[in-house]
Amino acid sequence: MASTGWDIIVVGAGSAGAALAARTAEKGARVLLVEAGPDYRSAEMHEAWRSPNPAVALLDPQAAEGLVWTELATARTDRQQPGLYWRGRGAGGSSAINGQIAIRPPMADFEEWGLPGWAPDDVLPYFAKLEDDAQFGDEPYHGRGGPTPVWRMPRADWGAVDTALAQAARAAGHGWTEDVNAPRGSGVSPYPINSRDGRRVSVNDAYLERARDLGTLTVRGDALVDRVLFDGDRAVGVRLADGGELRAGTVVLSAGVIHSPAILLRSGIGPAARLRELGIGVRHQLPVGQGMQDHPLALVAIPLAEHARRRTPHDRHTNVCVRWTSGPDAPENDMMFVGLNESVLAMAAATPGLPTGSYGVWLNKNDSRGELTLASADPAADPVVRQRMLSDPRDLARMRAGVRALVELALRPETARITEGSLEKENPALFAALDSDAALDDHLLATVLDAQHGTSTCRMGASDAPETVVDSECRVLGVDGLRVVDASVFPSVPRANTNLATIMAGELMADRLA
Ligand SMILES: Cc1cc2nc3c(=O)[nH]c(=O)nc-3n(C[C@H](O)[C@H](O)[C@H](O)COP(=O)(O)OP(=O)(O)OC[C@H]3O[C@@H](n4cnc5c(N)ncnc54)[C@H](O)[C@@H]3O)c2cc1C
Repeated sequence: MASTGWDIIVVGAGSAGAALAARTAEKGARVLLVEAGPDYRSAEMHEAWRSPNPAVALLDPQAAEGLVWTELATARTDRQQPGLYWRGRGAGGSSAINGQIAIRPPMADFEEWGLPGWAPDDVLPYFAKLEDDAQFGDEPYHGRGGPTPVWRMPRADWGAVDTALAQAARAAGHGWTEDVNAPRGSGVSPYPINSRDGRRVSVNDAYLERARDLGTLTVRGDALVDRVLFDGDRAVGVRLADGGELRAGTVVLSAGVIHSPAILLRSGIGPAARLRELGIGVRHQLPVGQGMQDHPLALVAIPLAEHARRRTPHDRHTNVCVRWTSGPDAPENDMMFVGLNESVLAMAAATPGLPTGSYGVWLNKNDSRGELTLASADPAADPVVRQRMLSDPRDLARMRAGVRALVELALRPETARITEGSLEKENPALFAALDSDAALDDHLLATVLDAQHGTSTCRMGASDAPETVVDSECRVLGVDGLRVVDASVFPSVPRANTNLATIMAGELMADRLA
């Protein structure tokens, strides 16, 4: 049965979709937010998700039930078998299950995108609008009173790994930056956190909760969108997996890096040959699903001395990062070191409770790109994802140098103070490969992880560029009334964890839509 009466249908209640839906509803548009996972009020969130340590809930099957896409797998490199790729489901999307790290990309990312309406002067007001920054809110490029609280852990409360990483990196010559979210923030910094009183604030809490009483916003959970409905070349609504149809003047896909492209593909928008193989009629040929990026991540495990171990399961997993540049010819801030008081960043491989922390290094800037295709036209089947990380030799070379620099930090006296036992014994395969480029490449290709920062499967760009799926207004090329607004439109992965940039995109596009 067809339902009508909305101006905008937003598909996906995650970081971008919740911000976009709430803000457009505030401006008076009648908005229907359709979410595959459960809808729930802030007060109903399982308490485990409020923990400062995301592993507490992610590894608790009861808390995670329904809120994670459990069948979704990606192959990180062509050498690896597919493994679970974490994505959030339900009100709040991935913001409800993520690590609560609230870091902005440096403005160089937006300069490099070179897109009209996305220059630093365009995006900065929205980064400011989305936040309530406890420390730096009065700076002109920051904000106070916005929906997302941002703060930094006082140094006295850092974990032992945080302190050791900061000291080791400082001793190795990296500068100190109190505010990594300043427009050109670089160096050793406290990792900003989005929580209030130590409790997670997702976009469900920050945006949807207060917009639910407006009368203009309807949230419909447990509604899996199959495809977009068209009248000629104009999008007029969506069809649900159960056959229901919902109609509106504008359709916005905010289903995230994996599922926005999947919906486009099922709607006949994508690489024509592959669509035909699946029996899907081709509406418009576009490079949907091509170009995926994430941050390839390598870890060095650190066996922790008794005094350096976490005190409670809720200890924050990370409080420090080091954004740095790998060399004079490298792109600025192309690298990131992170410290983990407990080895949980690679959530899929997390082993909570072990007396082990880690240092990690990831490539903030990548040349490698992956691809996503449909396994079938069935909306319940997750796509096939090959991330192809480190497939570009330039990435492999920088990762090799990065992991060697990471091991040097781990061998410094500042780290030795928190270490008990042999680093080499804790990381035998890595140490065996360290001295040979070929062996290290093999090791990295076999073991590299992602940082759960997927982007760029529906790339935004110039209308005549071959890689473009949406223009700088987030409109899908070749059709009317259909936009994509989420992390999938980023032309490349930003030089930071991706949540704040994605919320920013929702805020910015709300002003352009309503
Ligand atoms: C485990 C984890 C840890 C992370 N940690 C951090 C961190 O600490 N800091 C940081 O900055 N970033 C982090 N990230 C990344 C960040 O959270 C994401 O980049 C961001 O939330 C993506 O927002 P989005 O709007 O693109 O998609 P999402 O927030 O994933 O939202 C997409 C929504 O669409 C829904 N959906 C999908 N398909 C359909 C369909 N067919 N029909 C209806 N609805 C659908 C999904 O259920 C989901 O709710 C993490 C991510 C994960 C998964």
